[in-house]
Amino acid sequence: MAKKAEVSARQARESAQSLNQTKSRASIKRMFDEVAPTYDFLNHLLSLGIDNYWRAMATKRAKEVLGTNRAPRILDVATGTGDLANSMSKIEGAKVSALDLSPEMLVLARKKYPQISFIEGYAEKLPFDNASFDVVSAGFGVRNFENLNEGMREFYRVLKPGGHALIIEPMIPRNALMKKLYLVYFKKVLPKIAGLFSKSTFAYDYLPHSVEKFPQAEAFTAILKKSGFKQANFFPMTFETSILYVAKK
Ligand SMILES: C[S@@+](CC[C@H](N)C(=O)[O-])C[C@H]1O[C@@H](n2cnc3c(N)ncnc32)[C@H](O)[C@@H]1O
Repeated sequence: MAKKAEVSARQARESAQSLNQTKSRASIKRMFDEVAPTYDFLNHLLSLGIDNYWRAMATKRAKEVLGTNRAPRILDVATGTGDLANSMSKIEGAKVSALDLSPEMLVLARKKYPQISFIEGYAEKLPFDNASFDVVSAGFGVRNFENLNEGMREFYRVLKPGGHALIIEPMIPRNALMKKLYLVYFKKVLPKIAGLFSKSTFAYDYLPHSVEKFPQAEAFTAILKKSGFKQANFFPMTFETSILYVAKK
């Protein structure tokens, strides 16, 4: 029995690794459709409630870059259940649109935030005209894009000249001790806790793999610059466990 559980855990880890290599859109969609019912609960539990603080920090930065703009247009990509879109919608005069490829995530988002217009679609081909938005945001989403470069070029395309992309991602701390503690939590503890509540233990095996393999800090700002952004900076948060990227068109 124990052996059987070990084998299926190994199989889950192997497929999490292979999904991380292909990031096939259909598999990513299936995975997020599956985690949708427990996504919010687990998000808050596994981040000890800090995830909302990270979204609030991105919103604060959006307010700063918007300056005196009293009717900003904001797009939240990979919106999931809509928490970052909702946070952005509190900016005075803001008109927020939000997009995700998972219909199940969007069902929840529409229920939670009926004031926001949610659209099903994917980041690599945004259904908007050039230069439509003042801010494009994404919370914990870009790491999952099938084609990151195409996604970032789309963010750039739909932004107005002078507009900003604000992107939050998990970060692997650079401090050696913090990194060790974080990886133990991320790889050993988190998938076990998630397994108690979510149908998809697979998703929580994929999570640490996808974060470890994703370009972070300077490596990601280099991708943003290659996509056309003239400035790209990063701001680590909460002992470097999360990172906010700010890029200007
Ligand atoms: C970890 S969730 C983040 C949700 C939300 N932004 C938040 O702050 O909690 C990642 C989301 O990205 C979406 N996603 C992944 N790849 C995508 C793509 N290529 N285009 C649009 N959405 C995508 C998934 O469906 C999922 O809802």
